[in-house]
Amino acid sequence: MTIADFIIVGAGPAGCALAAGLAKSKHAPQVVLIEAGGSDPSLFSQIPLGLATRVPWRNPENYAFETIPQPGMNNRKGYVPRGRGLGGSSLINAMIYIRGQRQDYDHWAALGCRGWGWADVLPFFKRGETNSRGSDDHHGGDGPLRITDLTAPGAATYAFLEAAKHCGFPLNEDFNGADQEGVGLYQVFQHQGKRFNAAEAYLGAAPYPQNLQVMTNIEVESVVFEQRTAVGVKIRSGGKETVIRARREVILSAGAIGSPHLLQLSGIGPGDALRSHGIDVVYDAPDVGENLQDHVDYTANILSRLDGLVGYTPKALGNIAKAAFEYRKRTGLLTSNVAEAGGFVRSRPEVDRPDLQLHFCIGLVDDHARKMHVATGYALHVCVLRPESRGRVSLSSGRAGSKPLIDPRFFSDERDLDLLVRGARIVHDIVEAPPLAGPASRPLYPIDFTNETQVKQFVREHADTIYHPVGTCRMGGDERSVVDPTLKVRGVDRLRVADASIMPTLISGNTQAPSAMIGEKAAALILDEAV
Ligand SMILES: Cc1cc2nc3c(=O)[nH]c(=O)nc-3n(C[C@H](O)[C@H](O)[C@H](O)COP(=O)(O)OP(=O)(O)OC[C@H]3O[C@@H](n4cnc5c(N)ncnc54)[C@H](O)[C@@H]3O)c2cc1C
Repeated sequence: MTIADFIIVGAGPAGCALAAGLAKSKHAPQVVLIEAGGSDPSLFSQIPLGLATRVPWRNPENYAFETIPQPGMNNRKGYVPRGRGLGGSSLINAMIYIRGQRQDYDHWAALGCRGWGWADVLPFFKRGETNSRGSDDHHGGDGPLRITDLTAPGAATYAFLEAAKHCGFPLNEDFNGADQEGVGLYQVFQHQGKRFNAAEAYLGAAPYPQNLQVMTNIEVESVVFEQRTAVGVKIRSGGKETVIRARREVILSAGAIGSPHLLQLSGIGPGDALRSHGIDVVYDAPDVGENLQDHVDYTANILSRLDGLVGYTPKALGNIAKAAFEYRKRTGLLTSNVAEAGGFVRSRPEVDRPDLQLHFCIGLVDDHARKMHVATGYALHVCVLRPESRGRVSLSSGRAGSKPLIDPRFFSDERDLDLLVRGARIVHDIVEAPPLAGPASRPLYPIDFTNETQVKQFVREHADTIYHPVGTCRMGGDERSVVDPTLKVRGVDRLRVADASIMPTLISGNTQAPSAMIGEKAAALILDEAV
């Protein structure tokens, strides 16, 4: 039986940041980090453009969950890719580095999350980062996460920026600087033309420090309690059940889907629902799994022959083959993160800050690129930055290893649909503007934008997530919240959650950097108590 001071479950950006923060501290506690997936990223994960092969389908690095049928999306099931392995979703994500807006965090503080306002979290963002542009008031210069500009953005990406400018959107060279608003190229989690996943950033290569044990290909089945005190976790290894014990704490960093699922399987969640699956209730916590929020997204897919686009044509596939030679110098098309540019825009002039985000992708992304076309083209995405709809992650069964039920309840609040329809109109204006528009450019699915009913219907029929679920183990100052502002799970002892699931509300942007920040801050909170 293994015994450690701290057991961390899940090695995504949050879990890796937390494990490193604890293990490398001067107290040097014994830390065990347990990850369901493998230790070595595949070549498709390391080569940035390889994400086009990792995201659309189930593979060892992608759980590829789906949602239950969504009434707001004409009863379609949504797709929920989630990363698996050391690095978590940073193994398969689009590498875009965004922190969100300062108001997002000040809102958390106003909701009762003391210590989580912008002034509190900014130092953690800065110290997490080494930006290739150097350090300044907004950026760090010697943190574990390597942030760079893209090596070789394509011509089509610049055409998008021109078209957006033509529509009146200002250029922004730094979305994580003084102001988020505008359009521009994204900075990415890359180093020397390769994806720089969170495990590389925080843990480095094995061998790890002697006080950090990293266990891979092991799924934690449940947290083990003595009365209401978490004393360890149950795993299955080689068909045998084993308990790993924690002297100090167990911390769940299994992500916005994994953490609430594991809590429920361990007896913490809505009592009646747990009992109906044969689970003994340790603590009746009705909000576990509730409050699921995600960036609901609409995609305009445009067939186009602009330079720099990828697709399934002989010429485009030939370009990828050529790019393999260039990649030996760590440049060219293979270093693309697909979503090379984008921006943060207001749906209407009277809103006080951007409420929509754009992602410009250098290939068609029809149904998460699961529908393939013999053509080249691009995809211009728009998503609702601060959705009003709230969903849930719940149990499909009480069996360890069973899949969770994921119900984002997209468009259950009609305001999200109205906002996304406004976004679709903005996207339509941009693709119709020069130099994107042209004779060789046409929508894959034409719609009549003068017909509001048709636009709404189209959005319902095609919208889905852009992969940022959060909120299912909500942090708050109120008694119903799942964790308190020190990330301790209410109602039990020696158990915390530290990952994207604790966000009370979704931040305005991509969620990897904020998740890593949560892991770093969790380490600081735990170490503060150790002194
Ligand atoms: C396709 C895609 C594209 C994205 N693009 C971007 C982007 O460009 N920029 C950005 O900022 N964000 C992006 N994101 C979101 C970002 O990657 C996530 O928000 C972030 O990784 C969340 O970190 P986390 O630590 O909370 O959880 P995760 O990264 O989800 O990690 C959780 C880990 O826990 C493990 N785990 C779960 N259950 C168990 C268990 N029972 N036992 C052991 N281990 C377990 C999982 O295998 C996984 O490795 C994207 C996500 C996806 C899926």
